[in-house]
Amino acid sequence: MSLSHLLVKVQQQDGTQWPQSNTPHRLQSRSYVPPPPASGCAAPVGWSGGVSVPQSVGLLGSAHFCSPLFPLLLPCTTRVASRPPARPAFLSQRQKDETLSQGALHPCGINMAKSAEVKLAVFGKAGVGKSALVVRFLTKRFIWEYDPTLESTYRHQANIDEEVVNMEILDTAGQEDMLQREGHMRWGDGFIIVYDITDRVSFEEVAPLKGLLEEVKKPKHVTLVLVGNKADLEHARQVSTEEGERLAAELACAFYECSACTGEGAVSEAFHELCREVRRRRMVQGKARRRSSTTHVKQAINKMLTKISS
Ligand SMILES: Nc1nc2c(ncn2[C@@H]2O[C@H](COP(=O)(O)OP(=O)(O)OP(=O)(O)O)[C@@H](O)[C@H]2O)c(=O)[nH]1
Repeated sequence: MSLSHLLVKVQQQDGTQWPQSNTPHRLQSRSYVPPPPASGCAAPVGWSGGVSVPQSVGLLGSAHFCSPLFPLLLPCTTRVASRPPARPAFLSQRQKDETLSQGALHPCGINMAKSAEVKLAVFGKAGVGKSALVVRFLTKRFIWEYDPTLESTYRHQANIDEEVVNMEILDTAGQEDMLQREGHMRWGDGFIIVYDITDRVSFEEVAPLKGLLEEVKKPKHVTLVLVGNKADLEHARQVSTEEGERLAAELACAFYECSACTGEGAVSEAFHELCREVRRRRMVQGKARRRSSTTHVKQAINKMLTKISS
């Protein structure tokens, strides 16, 4: 999904539309020709239009109230501008004070003091369905039509393996320039690379993206999940499941084939697994750091003892 000046259509589960009263400005949208929808992805009967997100209203501060996705993203998800605020939105002053003094309290009532922060960035060729996947994960709904993404960031809180995880999810633009891309790669803790199973070129772009990630994150290990999207378009498939699995094995990452459209193939699991992997890696790195500082202390003590005894 794109930023504020994009035309967005959301297929709500109940088939209703967002009220037009939410759409003070109708905006010009660049043309985008979506792939032919599979039968499972047909628009609901009576579906006739979408809502526009007004560009004139910025997305910083309280502007997320204007997003058509805003009601969908409550209570645990907030949409923010290109850089997320330091604290989650929707806090009252009292809550803000408590957050500052105790490091606790999320609008969902979950204690944030014991929660982990994970920054996830989604990459892939333009049109592979990055935004659709993010929105499917956050809202369990599917976006039908929109323009190419500029860049969107979402905050989302989830309970993964009985631990609270605060995610910041960056939906990157398929057409971003190299400078932006490298910046986003530096920003992220974990990455989802998406390709479209009906578009071989998008699959061929995965390995170079991983290569760039490794260059940018050097010497850190790149925490990654590979997703083959649009699994509902079996009739137009250009990349087999086996090829996806082989590539994931080469890249040493988890692999999911799924459809943002129908929801098949564990979209949420891909995001959750990435969070788990980020946390595992942090634990390993933390232990390694502790081990190396213990080794330093031991070496210093040994040196002192040698000096004293000589
Ligand atoms: N049939 C089908 N269509 C999909 C699926 N996911 C996305 N699409 C469609 O593919 C088109 C592109 O989806 P986006 O989510 O905008 O792709 P993107 O990767 O974010 O594109 P950029 O913002 O240009 O980088 C849209 O028309 C979507 O409706 C899917 O799982 N199945």
